[in-house]
Amino acid sequence: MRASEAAVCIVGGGAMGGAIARGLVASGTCPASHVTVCDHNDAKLEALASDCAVSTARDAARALAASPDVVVVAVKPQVLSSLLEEVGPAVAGSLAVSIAAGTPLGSIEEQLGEGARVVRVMPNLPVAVRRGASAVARGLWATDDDVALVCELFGALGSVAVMREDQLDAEGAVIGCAPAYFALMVDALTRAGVDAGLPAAAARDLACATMGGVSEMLSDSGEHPRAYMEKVTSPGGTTAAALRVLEPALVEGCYGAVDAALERTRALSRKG
Ligand SMILES: NC(=O)C1=CN([C@@H]2O[C@H](COP(=O)(O)OP(=O)(O)OC[C@H]3O[C@@H](n4cnc5c(N)ncnc54)[C@H](O)[C@@H]3O)[C@@H](O)[C@H]2O)C=CC1
Ligand SMILES: O=C(O)[C@@H]1CCC=N1
Repeated sequence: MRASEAAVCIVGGGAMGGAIARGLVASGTCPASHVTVCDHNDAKLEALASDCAVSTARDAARALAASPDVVVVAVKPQVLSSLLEEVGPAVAGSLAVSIAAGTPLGSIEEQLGEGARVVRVMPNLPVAVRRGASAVARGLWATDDDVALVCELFGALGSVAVMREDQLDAEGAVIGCAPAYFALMVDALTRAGVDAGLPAAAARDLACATMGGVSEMLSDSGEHPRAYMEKVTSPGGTTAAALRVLEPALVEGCYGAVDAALERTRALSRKG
């Protein structure tokens, strides 16, 4: 089945579920009439209906009674199990796509029952503007066609890579969380800029523009980041002085951040 033909139900219309719905419709991958978003929160549903004309429902059980081809489960990991307890039988006939951090395929399959087709995806927030990055891991009973469909859906929202489930957890700790890491960098640079005498709005806008430009140059050229850094770093210049201070703190910070995110992923997984 092609993504354009699939009836997609997204359970949870929050930050990620909403971003996926908006991205799928804006990219023309799914007609709005094929997408339903369920959430208890009326304000989120109203915003989604007005932004991208998807159907909305307060009651997931009712929306799932229509037997959608794909159910994207986009609720917090802490409520996934109770949601599946409630609507599991209705999901079991569809291709279930879980984006929950740390909830293993095995525990979802166990709840849905033998033969349930489940795929785990770890996307990130820029799927909302179709410049996201998603890792995909296949469940025991998911077919090649299921994985191809999920790759088409999330490929319309940015880059996609298929990997093993244990790699997906690492990808989540690095790439799933990275939009927050990068936003923190913009915020930190803005604050340092203000401290150095720049207007806050200008510092923020210029930092954002630069982040976008660096991303485009690195992606287009495939150049190693360190080779790129050399082009900015004159011998005895200002960047060299800055990097001497920033590099050790940032490198240690990144290792520590990813370790902490992985530890939390494991804790969520044990709770599931
Ligand atoms: N926020 C992010 O950047 C990323 C989040 N994720 C995963 O996505 C999932 C959702 O996270 P967020 O969107 O950040 O959370 P969120 O809190 O923004 O959205 C979750 C939504 O689910 C709704 N909900 C809860 N129970 C429900 C039910 N029984 N029926 C219908 N709707 C229900 C809530 O009202 C809420 O709007 C999590 O499992 C998280 O691990 C994965 C990658 C990135
Ligand atoms: O913080 C979280 O739990 C989610 C998972 C990956 C990014 N955000």
